Amino acid sequence: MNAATAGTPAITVDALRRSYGGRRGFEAVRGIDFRVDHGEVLAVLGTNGAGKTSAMEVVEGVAAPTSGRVRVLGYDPWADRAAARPRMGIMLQSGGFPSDLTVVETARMWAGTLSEPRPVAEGLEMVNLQQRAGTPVKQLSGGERRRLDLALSLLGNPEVLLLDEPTTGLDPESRRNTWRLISRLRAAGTAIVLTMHYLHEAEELADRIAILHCGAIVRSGSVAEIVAEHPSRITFATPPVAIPELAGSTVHTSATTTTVHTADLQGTLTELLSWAAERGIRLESLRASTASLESAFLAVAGEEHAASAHDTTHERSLS
Ligand SMILES: Nc1ncnc2c1ncn2[C@@H]1O[C@H](COP(=O)(O)OP(=O)(O)OP(=O)(O)O)[C@@H](O)[C@H]1O
Repeated sequence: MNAATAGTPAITVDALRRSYGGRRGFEAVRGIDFRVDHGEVLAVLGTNGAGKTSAMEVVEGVAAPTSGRVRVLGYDPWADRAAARPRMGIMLQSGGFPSDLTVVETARMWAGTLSEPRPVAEGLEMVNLQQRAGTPVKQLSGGERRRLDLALSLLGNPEVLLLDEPTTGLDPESRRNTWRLISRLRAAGTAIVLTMHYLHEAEELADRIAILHCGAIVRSGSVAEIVAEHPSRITFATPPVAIPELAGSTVHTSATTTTVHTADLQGTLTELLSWAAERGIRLESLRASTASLESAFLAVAGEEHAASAHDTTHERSLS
């Protein structure tokens, strides 16, 4: 961070829209807003085709927005690419560098395009590839290539780091090393945006999460904030008698399973179990679970699905 950037957000995205095939074409990004501060990690999650890549390409400066405003370190990454790009590190899903070169040759070639690169050896060490420096890139495993991609994105000492699925294909140890590296970079003030599919990883790494669905951000905030918006769940095999009203809960009953959603798991469970005990009813296959990022994500991803399933389940709002 330098004096000019201190106190300003590293990335701001306001009302970003992106369409393919002109304004009347397909709108992949439908008016999204987010900001990332220095020393902060934002994870962008989404279903396949949600618009993550389409949005990130605008932040990277490789595509123009159809409308809206994006600033990276105060610059328009598309119009002021020459100013913004040297201070950004970008790791795409596939690096696409010539594979006849060795690891160290590739890193040197990349460093040669940068104005103030960190030493190549240091970059390779950051991702534990120093032992593979003399190996031709084409002989690297998929995970090693991924780590080389990451090393290249770090060679320019970026203030803003954009990583597209950085741990895909990595073994558990390399994955943990990458997590530690991301944490160190964050602590050093780097603003980091991760796009990813692994929810567990997003929970581990990100300060904030944005869930993208059909081109819009449908949930955002810390994991705790996102989870708090989602109810806990109780399920059991549907008993032969009607379920009573449970305060503040929603009950879905199918022929086989009853599902109760509630914001007060303990209160609702107590009420339900007292009701069952008084009548001598045994609730078979009883399960209670608090909301998690995964259930919040699945709820978003499954909303359309759930809407169409309403025909086959009986829903009662019992608040
Ligand atoms: N060049 C293109 N022309 C037309 N439509 C496109 C183009 N690129 C992407 N799309 C469409 O835009 C939507 C968003 O795609 P995008 O690649 O941004 O999603 P994503 O969230 O990155 O998906 P994934 O997780 O599968 O990588 C999809 O419906 C996709 O088919």
